[in-house]
Amino acid sequence: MTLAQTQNHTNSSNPLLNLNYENALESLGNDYYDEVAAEEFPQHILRWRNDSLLPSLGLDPQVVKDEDFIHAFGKFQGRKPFLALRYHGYQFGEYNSQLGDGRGFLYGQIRGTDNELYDFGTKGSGRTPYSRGGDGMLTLKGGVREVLAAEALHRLGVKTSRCLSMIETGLGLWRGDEPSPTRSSVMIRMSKSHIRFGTFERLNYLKRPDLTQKLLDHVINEYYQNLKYDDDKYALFYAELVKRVAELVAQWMAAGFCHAVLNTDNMSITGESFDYGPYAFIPHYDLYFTAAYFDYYRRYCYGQQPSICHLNLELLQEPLKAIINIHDLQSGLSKFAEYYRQEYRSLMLKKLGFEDSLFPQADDLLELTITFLKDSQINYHQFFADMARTFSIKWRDEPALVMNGSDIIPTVGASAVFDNWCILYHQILNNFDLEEIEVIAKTLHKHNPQANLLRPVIEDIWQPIVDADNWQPFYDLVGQFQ
Ligand SMILES: Nc1ncnc2c1ncn2[C@@H]1O[C@H](COP(=O)(O)OP(=O)(O)OP(=O)(O)O)[C@@H](O)[C@H]1O
Ligand SMILES: [Mg+2]
Repeated sequence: MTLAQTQNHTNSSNPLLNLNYENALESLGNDYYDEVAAEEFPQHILRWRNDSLLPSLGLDPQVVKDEDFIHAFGKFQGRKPFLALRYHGYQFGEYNSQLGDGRGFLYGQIRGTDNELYDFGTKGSGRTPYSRGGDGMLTLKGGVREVLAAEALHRLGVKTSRCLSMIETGLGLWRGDEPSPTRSSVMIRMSKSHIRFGTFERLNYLKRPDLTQKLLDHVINEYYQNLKYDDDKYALFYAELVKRVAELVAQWMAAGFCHAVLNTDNMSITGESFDYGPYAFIPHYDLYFTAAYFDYYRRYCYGQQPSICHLNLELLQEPLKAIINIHDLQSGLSKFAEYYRQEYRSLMLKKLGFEDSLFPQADDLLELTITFLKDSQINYHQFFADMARTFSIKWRDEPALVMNGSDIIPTVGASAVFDNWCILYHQILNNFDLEEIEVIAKTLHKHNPQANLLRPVIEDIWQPIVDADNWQPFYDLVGQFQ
């Protein structure tokens, strides 16, 4: 594109700017945010546009040009106000009252074709009153990692925010955990809401039950719409949030995902997963696997995620107590473990091929699978991917044929547990008819993608970007999750 074309590009012809933006959060008043300006970047190279999301906004990907993304989501022309949202949070157990959007803002809110309200939020768009010592920026690798995590988790059935675009912005950033200077990016994240547990914690800290009430009403009206006319809506809201969060953690656990920074400012009030910083997928089943190098005490390790989310829900009771009866809050939280157990069981059985988990040996199979994964330390993702890839009706003939053709089973060696697992799986299959076996094959493929996002896989797509600005491996990998 020439410079003249750039200047001629008018906002009115940009479908991304012509969306019907709503001001739901802005209309709550300026106790909840600060109006901020976006950084002016030296360069704008569109590296990622998530065309799969556009139809859900009522947009045809064919009519949205790359320049439209750049003007709206890189140059930030044609829209305002931009709102840096205020929040606090418990970070690694310590209350922090100095938080808020330090490198992002709420760009706008859009009603999707499903009639739900969605946020467009930025990450890496410059300094705000909450940046503290930070530069307000996002590294290019950080952007690449967040795009990948969101798409992979979405593919794995996790309720997650998605990235709508990522634009390289031409700055050199200094970071302790990347060779520096390192390249920069700005991302647009589409999510159910950027209201966090910490948004409520701040209002409690300020002793403003009136603002808590107003925000809670807004949350229920927009994100718990089925409850808004119920006399008991506040108690029911918390009970529903507990359910959503318990199910979300179960989704992470089944996906083999370790979020790494489960501070209360990274917990969405809608129960959706977001903020993919130092996350990692587990290489093998290990409850102590810890993703963030700075998590010295393994506070947010893989196996701690359910109890940490339970704790975060308990901490949220403090601000909610201003509105909701403590007995209702306690009763809501008491169901967490059961919701978690049910969802985890159901998701793992789906990974094992069974949409319907009512068959008699289901719990034995689940238990034996976990024992095998733990004892063998086999690649967690590859195991399920190989199940899907090698599945055959012949597995009904004899146990020795189960997982025949898998690349990784021979490398872990024969074991009594694996032999027992094959025998059990073979027996179970013999209780299903041909039609049901076809459903099992489909279920295995649906829940177990062939690609995974282990750290070496991410490094393998990052290196060509560093060495030769070659983005093809990145696009190929994201494509496998879409
Ligand atoms: N480079 C930075 N400059 C300024 N503030 C930052 C920077 N990195 C993080 N912060 C702020 O530090 C806090 C904790 O960061 P955290 O990594 O959890 O969130 P984030 O990744 O920046 O954003 P989000 O939670 O919206 O995904 C947030 O308030 C964030 O805005
Ligand atoms: Mg965060």
